[in-house]
Amino acid sequence: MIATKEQTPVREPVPQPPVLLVRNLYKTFGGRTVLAGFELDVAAGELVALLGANGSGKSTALRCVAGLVKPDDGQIEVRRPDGGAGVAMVFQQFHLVRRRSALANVCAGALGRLPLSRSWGVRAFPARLKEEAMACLDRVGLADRAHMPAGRLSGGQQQRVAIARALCQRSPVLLADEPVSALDPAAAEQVMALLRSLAHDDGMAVAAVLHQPDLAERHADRVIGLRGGVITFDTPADRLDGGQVAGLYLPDGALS
Ligand SMILES: Nc1ncnc2c1ncn2[C@@H]1O[C@H](COP(=O)(O)OP(=O)(O)OP(=O)(O)O)[C@@H](O)[C@H]1O
Repeated sequence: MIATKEQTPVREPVPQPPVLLVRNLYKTFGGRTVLAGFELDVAAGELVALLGANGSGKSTALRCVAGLVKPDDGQIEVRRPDGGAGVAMVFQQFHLVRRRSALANVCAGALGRLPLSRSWGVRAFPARLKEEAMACLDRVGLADRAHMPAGRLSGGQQQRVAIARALCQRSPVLLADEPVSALDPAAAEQVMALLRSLAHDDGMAVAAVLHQPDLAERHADRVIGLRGGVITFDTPADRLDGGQVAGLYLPDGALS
């Protein structure tokens, strides 16, 4: 039987199981608690933004997830379909090798998969890897800049090369630590739209630390607020409460 319009049930999107699961993360530096019970789930196809004042623990949280900082306690799990490990990360300052071509920088994303002895001049990379790196550059709209030294590209382009390098790691999880803080508003929009598209169109699980609540509200699916290492809210972006956001940035003592 062909269903009429009236009979067709309205379907809510089926919730996806998380690809990244972070539970009860604790971290102290020199006796100072920086993370206290931090939790983060990110599903395939989801962009989660992390907001919080300077020093609230946002970078430490992402760096723990990326394996760059060892947490004192907690669980971090990446559920990859292929059973592999590792997450990809991009940073405010891009961390590209400026005199190397965009293509060589992107190929470097695969270094973890290559024999350690391999030098990373672009000619030393296997042809198949260079093809993959070109596809990653194409995905971020920069295939035509492949052979330019990374340092000659604009800030927005450099961040997109860094994202292409992250894609070349083949991780289902992309972490971005203040990816647009060094960019002008137009470039910031472009990078945020790219991160959202990598989640929505390519099915990646993306988590981004941001200092601009408006960008979080417009681009993210979910927004998490962090204050003094503690999560104060975790809400769908379309239900973000201005008062809650403002509370993240009030000085200590102003809340009591
Ligand atoms: N390696 C470290 N050693 C000692 N203290 C650290 C270290 N890394 C971070 N901290 C401290 O932990 C606190 C949280 O830092 P973190 O960088 O995670 O905050 P953040 O929310 O990302 O801030 P910002 O917005 O300024 O980047 C800060 O007080 C910082 O000085």
